[in-house]
Amino acid sequence: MMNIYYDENMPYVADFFGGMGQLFPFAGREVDAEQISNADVLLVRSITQVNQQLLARNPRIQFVGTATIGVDHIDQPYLASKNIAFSSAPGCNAISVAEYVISALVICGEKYQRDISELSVGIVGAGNTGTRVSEKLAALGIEYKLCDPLLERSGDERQFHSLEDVLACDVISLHVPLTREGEHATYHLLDANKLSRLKPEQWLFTACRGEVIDNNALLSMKQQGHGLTLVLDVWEGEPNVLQPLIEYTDIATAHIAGYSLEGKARGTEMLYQALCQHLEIDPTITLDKVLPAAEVSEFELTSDADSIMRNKLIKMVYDVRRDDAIFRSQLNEIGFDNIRKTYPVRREFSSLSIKAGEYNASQQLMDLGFKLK
Ligand SMILES: NC(=O)c1ccc[n+]([C@@H]2O[C@H](COP(=O)([O-])OP(=O)(O)OC[C@H]3O[C@@H](n4cnc5c(N)ncnc54)[C@H](O)[C@@H]3O)[C@@H](O)[C@H]2O)c1
Ligand SMILES: O=C(O)[C@H](O)[C@H](O)COP(=O)(O)O
Repeated sequence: MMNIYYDENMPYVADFFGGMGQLFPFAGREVDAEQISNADVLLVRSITQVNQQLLARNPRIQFVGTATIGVDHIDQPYLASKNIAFSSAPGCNAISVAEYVISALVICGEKYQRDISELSVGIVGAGNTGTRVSEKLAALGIEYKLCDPLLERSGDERQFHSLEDVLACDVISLHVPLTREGEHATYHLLDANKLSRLKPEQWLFTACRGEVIDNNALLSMKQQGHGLTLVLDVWEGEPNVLQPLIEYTDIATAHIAGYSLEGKARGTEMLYQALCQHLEIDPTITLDKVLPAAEVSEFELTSDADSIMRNKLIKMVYDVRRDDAIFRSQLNEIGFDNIRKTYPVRREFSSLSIKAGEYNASQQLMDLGFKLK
């Protein structure tokens, strides 16, 4: 029987992996080489550094999986050198990240009384999350520009723009991985110099990795009175946040943009499928058998769905102000990791079916991800 060690914050592990071996949960930030020395399979989240040091005492490990999109916590060359199979969960929580961005856009639009359909959005990084954001922006009729030199070079046929052009949009949304080497390294992509070129009326959103923005440079710019609107889900040096920066943000959250229940559960499901493939067995469990119905799963229109109704529906499923309030009130009480650990259930737009009857539900709602009944 295999020993499967998994991060305690990974949902539905018993449902997916229960039949494949003995299950042992661990705390992602505290786990050490001794604790996992007899693991055959190791399933982690982004807070566990998987490297030679962690695996040093384990002679039998054959599979490492991370239920995340980001892989900057994994020493992949080391795993390859030891012939240890590896899988991440590309795209698992991309819809969740996109819905975070859309909710934040609606909230900032209401706060500053801006018609969001008149804004331009610059998306830096046009992979899974950036693409999902662009699809939802297109549904809202919002103009967007993509910057992704790597995809552009690889022959992706979408229209791409320079970083400079994209950073000049009304709203900037960052969706790059954290990389520290190479021509397109993203560590401090927004450094003091690039930040200083932003205009006070721009909005800057980030839900990728904290280190992509130089947080100290951002803080000193805000302390000097720069008006930039800030939506920060990720922070340099998590779980230690540069606390003075929080008061300058419009929305601040604890790295939960990808934390819809569907997003987290998809991560577990993708690792289950990858392990099945590694073991050459057929997967038998699917997400639809595991996910519960949403608390509110149906909404009946009693008038045509206009933009006011659309915004109400977006906020009904996910209002990012809830997570902002939790962050501001709980950070010093329970800490960054515990906010994430105790994250309340959040569902994706697709969990809500709109019953339109004689009214016009509009294609826009469907394109945003809601279901039409
Ligand atoms: N906050 C959260 O909860 C959350 C959730 C999911 C992902 N993430 C983070 O977001 C990152 C992006 O996720 P994804 O699913 O879109 O990843 P992805 O790999 O699908 O896409 C990232 C894209 O960024 C591009 N890129 C790399 N360097 C670039 C640069 N210098 N300039 C412009 N583009 C560049 C790549 O070519 C790629 O297309 C992940 O690596 C992860 O770190 C955070
Ligand atoms: O990379 C990702 O997929 C996201 O950042 C994800 O939300 C990380 O979540 P964690 O593993 O830290 O719980």
